[in-house]
Amino acid sequence: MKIDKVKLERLKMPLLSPFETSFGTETEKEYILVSVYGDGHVGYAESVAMESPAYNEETIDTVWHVAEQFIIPQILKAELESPADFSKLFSWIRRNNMAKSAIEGALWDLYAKQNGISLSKALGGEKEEIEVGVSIGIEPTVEGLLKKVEGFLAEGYKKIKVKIKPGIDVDRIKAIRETFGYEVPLMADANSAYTLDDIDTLKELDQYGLIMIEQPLAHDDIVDHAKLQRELQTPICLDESIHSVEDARKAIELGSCKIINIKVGRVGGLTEAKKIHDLCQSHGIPVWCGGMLEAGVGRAHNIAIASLSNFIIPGDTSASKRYWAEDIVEPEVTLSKPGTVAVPKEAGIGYSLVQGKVDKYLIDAKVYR
Ligand SMILES: O=C(O)CCC(=O)C1=CC=C[C@@H](O)[C@@H]1C(=O)O
Ligand SMILES: [Mg+2]
Repeated sequence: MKIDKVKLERLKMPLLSPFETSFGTETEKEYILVSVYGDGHVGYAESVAMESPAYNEETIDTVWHVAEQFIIPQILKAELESPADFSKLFSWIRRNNMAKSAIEGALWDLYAKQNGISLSKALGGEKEEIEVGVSIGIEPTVEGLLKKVEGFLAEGYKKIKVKIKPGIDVDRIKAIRETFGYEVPLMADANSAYTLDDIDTLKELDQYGLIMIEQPLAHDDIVDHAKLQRELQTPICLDESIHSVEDARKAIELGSCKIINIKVGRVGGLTEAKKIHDLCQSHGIPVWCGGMLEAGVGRAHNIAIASLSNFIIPGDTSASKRYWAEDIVEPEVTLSKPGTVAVPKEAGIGYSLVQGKVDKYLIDAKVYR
């Protein structure tokens, strides 16, 4: 694969409604759209880093910097056999996984387009459709939360994920169970808001039959999570703590979790995501695809990776209209039937960019040759 040109574009899109987690509130989303050009095709990817280093240590600016200074110059000189070689080429760069993933993802889309196959197929995906869930932020009121849950259940979403933090946890879960019953596939995501001192609260959640609790303890911990998992019936799912297949191996060996949330950006790209998927599969650990409030291109990548067979649990791969009044891709990501998204069969990501919409939200751009 010979790359002729790389383009970075910074976009800012308003979210339909604010999204609050234990670490902050988002009202709009800024992200970098990457385009790589080669052999008459263009591959696209979206960086999922946020404006501030609150979810992880990266930001939009660090992604731009690392891509511009270190990754793009080397990519323009390299001859890659396949995007699977990318991680070896850039193993000298420590971490900066979201920066690596943004470029690597665009190379995967380009590779799939050059070979006339879907990104799903290029990655070894088997499913023609994926079941999807939805993530709900910390709503200002219980009534507001219940209203949102009701709406998403009506759309058929197959998993409801609710953000929690100390003081806004058991009451919310209890209210959902009392209103909608125990049949609803329900989980909580704490984004590292608790410590082992909160074990009584976390144990209280056991009675509500959650399918999992996501990242209850520190973002860089796997030891205390193992202690906690021994005390809880509810499976622990790790998100922030897993950056690589090696992290996943250690967490599985320690018993720190029973489920892993794979976010392509967090783990440095699709190749590493697939390795984690395969490792988990061989250990009987189900995985699901997390989200980072992606717009269409990032969503398309998530759909492709979620088509692999061990993505057993519905991911946060909801439809475009979950977050956006309008998306920058055509067609928008929609539910093909309730709670289900069809995996595109067209070459590459299977969604096209709508140039007018990219231009509408564009705040910066640069081309590298
Ligand atoms: O729908 C999505 O894209 C998932 C949203 C979501 O839950 C998250 C997005 C970004 C950072 C976190 O708050 C979080 C998560 O931890 O999974
Ligand atoms: Mg999470």
